[in-house]
Amino acid sequence: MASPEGDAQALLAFKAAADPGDRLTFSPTSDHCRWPGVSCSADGKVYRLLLESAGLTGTFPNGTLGSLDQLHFLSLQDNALVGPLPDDLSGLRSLKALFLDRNLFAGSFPASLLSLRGLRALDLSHNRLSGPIPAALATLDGLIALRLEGNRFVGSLPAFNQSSLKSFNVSGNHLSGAVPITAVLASFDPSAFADNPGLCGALVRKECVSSASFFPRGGRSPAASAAAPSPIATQALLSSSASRSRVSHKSAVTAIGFLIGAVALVGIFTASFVIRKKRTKQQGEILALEKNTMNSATSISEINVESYNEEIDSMSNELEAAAALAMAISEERVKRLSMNGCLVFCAGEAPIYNLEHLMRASAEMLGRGSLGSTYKAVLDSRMAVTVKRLDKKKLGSMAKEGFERQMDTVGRLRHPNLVPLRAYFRSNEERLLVYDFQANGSLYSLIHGSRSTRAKPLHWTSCLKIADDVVQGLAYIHQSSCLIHGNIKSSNILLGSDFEACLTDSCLSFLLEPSDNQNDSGYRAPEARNSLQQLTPSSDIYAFGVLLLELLTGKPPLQHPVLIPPDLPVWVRSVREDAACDERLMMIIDIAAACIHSSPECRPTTWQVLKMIQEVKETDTGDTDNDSTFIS
Ligand SMILES: Nc1ncnc2c1ncn2[C@@H]1O[C@H](COP(=O)(O)OP(=O)(O)OP(=O)(O)O)[C@@H](O)[C@H]1O
Repeated sequence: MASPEGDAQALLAFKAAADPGDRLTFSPTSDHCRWPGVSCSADGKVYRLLLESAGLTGTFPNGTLGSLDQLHFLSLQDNALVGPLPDDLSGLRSLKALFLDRNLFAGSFPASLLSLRGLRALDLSHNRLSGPIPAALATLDGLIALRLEGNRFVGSLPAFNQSSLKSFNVSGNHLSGAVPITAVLASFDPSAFADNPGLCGALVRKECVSSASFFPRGGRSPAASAAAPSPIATQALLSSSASRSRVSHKSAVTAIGFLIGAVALVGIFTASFVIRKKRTKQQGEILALEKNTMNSATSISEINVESYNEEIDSMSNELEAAAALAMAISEERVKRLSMNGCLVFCAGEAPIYNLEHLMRASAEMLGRGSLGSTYKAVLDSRMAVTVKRLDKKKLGSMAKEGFERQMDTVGRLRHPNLVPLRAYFRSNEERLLVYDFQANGSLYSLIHGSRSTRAKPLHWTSCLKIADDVVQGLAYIHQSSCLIHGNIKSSNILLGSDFEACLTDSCLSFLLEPSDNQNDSGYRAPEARNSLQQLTPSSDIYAFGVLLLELLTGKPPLQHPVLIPPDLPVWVRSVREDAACDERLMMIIDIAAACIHSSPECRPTTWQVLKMIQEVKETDTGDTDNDSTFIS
């Protein structure tokens, strides 16, 4: 075992290679345990090394940190380190969490990592790593988080099936072939595999095309078998799913629901819809049913999140710290932050937690957006909140100057169809926004689903209910506060506890540089595509019109054809595949057409849209059975 002096030498060797800019103040004459980012155990051995966003621009070669045998946590996240990763990491035998993401590392996956059987969290995302993802990675039992997205990995995806795995992403690589069908991989959203043009199979909703066919014409090709789970694969999936110790009976039932396939699901959905409909016509229930039945994979992952939280509870402090590290904010930084800023609760609400509680919460990344990363954080009190960590590099000058003033205004917004901003934090190095966590997920996942089961658009009455909710929230923003939402899209509409649609990320566009034109999602009004200064209530209405079409067709905006208004109903009805022409459906299409007018002056105002939607709701076609004929 290396001595404490050996650890100091290792740190100095690392600094010599990684820090040509001399940013790290590691002085050989002082105690290495007091060097910035270094934490030691009582015997002077390095226990934790957190050098995130430290301006490191050199390399991470062999003969540096690999000898730190008591190192539990290593984070070099968000630097500009180049070159290959060292291949002597097997010496890090105590390592639990390794975060090397957002650097410029190249070369292949370091094989020496595969011997670290205690590893719980590995994040190599957003580098330039290439070559295959080693199959042995799938044998690292106990791995909780594996993030490899945004690299150049090639070849096939190993059959990950560790029941411990709760956070997983290989998107944005060059992987190819069928995604193996395992219970664990099936529990992740397809976005975890996205942007790998060569990947195919049921889990990514893309049929595998095989050049060589071993089956006669008309029979099922091996590739087709990969795309649709075979009875054997299904059986295996079910039994392995059932064996996942912490997954409840409820989740097994949900998993079975997922596996019986789209056709059966539609049948079940139709039957249960009709039964339910006899009981009540409550739109919230219809939505709940749509979500629970059609979007079963989301339910699985939600249940996994619950079991993850239970697991986290029962784990050692080390693992809780690893989860906190997933929020990429180190303890040292928490201390620094607490000294430099405080958490401000909005709308005069009493503080019920503080920054330290928030930073120590077990965290799970929900996604990365235009302003930064968003996390679900579960506090010690079991309360779940959503924390948006703003990325300094993406913020414009207003984010620096008018931040508090603007956030106070936004934080005062309270409406049943808005996700409330509960608190915000600002210091020189961090800006955080805290919202209520919405456990029923986003409209994006409701519409586009997590599985091939979401093959058809939502029932149009659900579309109407959602549109009504969204426009009510929007009217409140536009009227009472003279603000604009600025980023209406399906991932920014979340489903509340009664499946009411709630707008989130309201009024945050001021945080971006006015010239930011990165948003090419299809929701941005033509006049605002090159300058955020052109965002107005009318550009919100444009985005709302695009959203209406997304709701009605189930197609993401970038797949909407450019059509003149008379052709819109033809397209919508062709996509919906419902031959019947309900007057109210046509009225909704008309509203969408008016909202997406290229000229802002010709679009209806928010109040007009609100009124039109009410009119649709009040229109009585006299066709009482109509709803069930439109079930999708
Ligand atoms: N309060 C919340 N509760 C539950 N999920 C949320 C909450 N806020 C955001 N999400 C989800 O987290 C994910 C990431 O959100 P984020 O806002 O960072 O990115 P985005 O919505 O994709 O893009 P943008 O930054 O442009 O809004 C999205 O899928 C979003 O639906």
